[in-house]
Amino acid sequence: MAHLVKALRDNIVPSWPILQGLVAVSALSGIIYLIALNFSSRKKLPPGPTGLPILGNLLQTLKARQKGPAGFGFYLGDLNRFGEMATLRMGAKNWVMLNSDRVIKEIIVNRNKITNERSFQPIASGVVSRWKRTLLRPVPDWVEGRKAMHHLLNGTSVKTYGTWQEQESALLLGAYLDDPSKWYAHHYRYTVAIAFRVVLGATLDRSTADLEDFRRMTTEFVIAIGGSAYDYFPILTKLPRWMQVGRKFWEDMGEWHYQVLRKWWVPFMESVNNNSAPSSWTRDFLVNQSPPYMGGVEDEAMYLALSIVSAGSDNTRMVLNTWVMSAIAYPETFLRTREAVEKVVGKSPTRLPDLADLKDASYVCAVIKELLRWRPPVPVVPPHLLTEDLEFEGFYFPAGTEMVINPYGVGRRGLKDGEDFVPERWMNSKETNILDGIWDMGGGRRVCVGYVITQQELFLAIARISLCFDITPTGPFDMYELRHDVRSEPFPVKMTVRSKLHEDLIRNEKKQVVDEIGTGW
Ligand code: HEM
Repeated sequence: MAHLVKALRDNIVPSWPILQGLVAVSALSGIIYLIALNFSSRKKLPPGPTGLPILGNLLQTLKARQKGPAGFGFYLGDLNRFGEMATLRMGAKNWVMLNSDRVIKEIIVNRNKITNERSFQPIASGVVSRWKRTLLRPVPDWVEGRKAMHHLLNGTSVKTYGTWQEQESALLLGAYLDDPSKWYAHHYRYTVAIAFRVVLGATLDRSTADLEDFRRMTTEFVIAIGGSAYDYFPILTKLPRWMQVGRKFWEDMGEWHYQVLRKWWVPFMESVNNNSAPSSWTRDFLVNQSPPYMGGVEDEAMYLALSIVSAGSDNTRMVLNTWVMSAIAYPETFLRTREAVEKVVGKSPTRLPDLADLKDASYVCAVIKELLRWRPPVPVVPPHLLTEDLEFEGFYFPAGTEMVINPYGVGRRGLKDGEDFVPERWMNSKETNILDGIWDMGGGRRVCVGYVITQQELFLAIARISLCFDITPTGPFDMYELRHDVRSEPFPVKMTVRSKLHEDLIRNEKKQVVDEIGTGW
């Protein structure tokens, strides 16, 4: 098994969980009664694709998931043919895929009291996350952390973070200048540096190897969500341990994640204990508050703080890489983005765009929304579990049904040109509202806490890079092959600074930042 875990770490192998699921599921006939359960409820649920006995649509969905934006995106978008809602029978669970803005508002937002619970996932939430990752926690364990996060990411503090984001984006441009071939790695350092500073108050001082481990941990966690047969048939976890085929794989993963988190957390706690840690939400609120967060259990604070860093860095990094793909696939759109920025800062710029320009350069905001629509970084929002029976528009959803926001479905609904990258479709005076018409960041009480930060950091990176650099492909590429899980360059791109003027501007800005914060990257 160890070599399989290593194989996964070295070169993420998404098919392994499926194989493991097949073995476990085919070994167990005792779950037949679940089929009857599903068939009886299915009659009252919205229609959906035909599935297999026992497994329902599980295999076809997981197979599609392996295929990335081309396969999974198409599969999820195609669910629109069943209407605004489509049912997928995922083993013992029923997923109702929400394919339109309207039904998401009705079910997830307007009925949030009964749709904010999480599905029981003994592997992704339990074994891999020790029941402590906020994203998947059941409501009783989740509420305290959610309240705490509001202190971190409320309106006033987000303004402070804007200054840090401007500083880090100047360092990002500097890294583009110094080592353009590592553009994708710079994206990740940029997004982690921001989340790290927001959460732990310090500038990022981690090695490339540490960053790589952290990124892999996040990627593995994302794969674990909905990646294990046990999460679709939780009853299997009641079997004797020796019968739980493949469980060790997830246990090893959970243990490794814990070790990665400790490696990031221990130096922070040492700095708290020797009074050298700068003021931060984690130091002042999670660790030193009275009464202490979660009774002072250190792992609670560690998982909450570093879950925010993990959630806050990986999705935004993926969006930045997707933007680079859009720049080479749609060069004329890239140039329009640059024009929108130059309208604000001038063609011979004397300054970089900053957050005060967000409204004036609102085309960049439309680009961000289109990126989220075109290639949702979270193709399936973790299911929101219904806690009471619900009758809605002629359908009957029993408690326990899982309501799933389908960003691909919403983003392609009713569009003939849904596969094209067209930011103009968002220029409707609401383009600066990142949540309007976009459901990538979920909704209701579980909505992503980091959406303002997300918009700000994407705005700064996109506006500044498009102003200062040309982006050209250096080989063949496929606009569906984003390869978010690889360590090397995901697709062949050359970044070239546009002129000496742009280079001087960047060097100047970078120097100012380094003088201000005493460090750079
Ligand atoms: C493109 C960027 C991002 C995407 C697509 C994204 C997506 C999501 C989604 C889908 C959820 C679950 C929502 C639901 O269940 O309805 C979520 C939750 C969360 N996000 Fe984000 N996110 C992004 C950026 C960020 C950033 C920048 C941060 C923090 C700095 C962040 C922190 C979190 C946290 C902590 C949660 C869990 C909230 C909770 O447990 O209540 N995310 N995000």
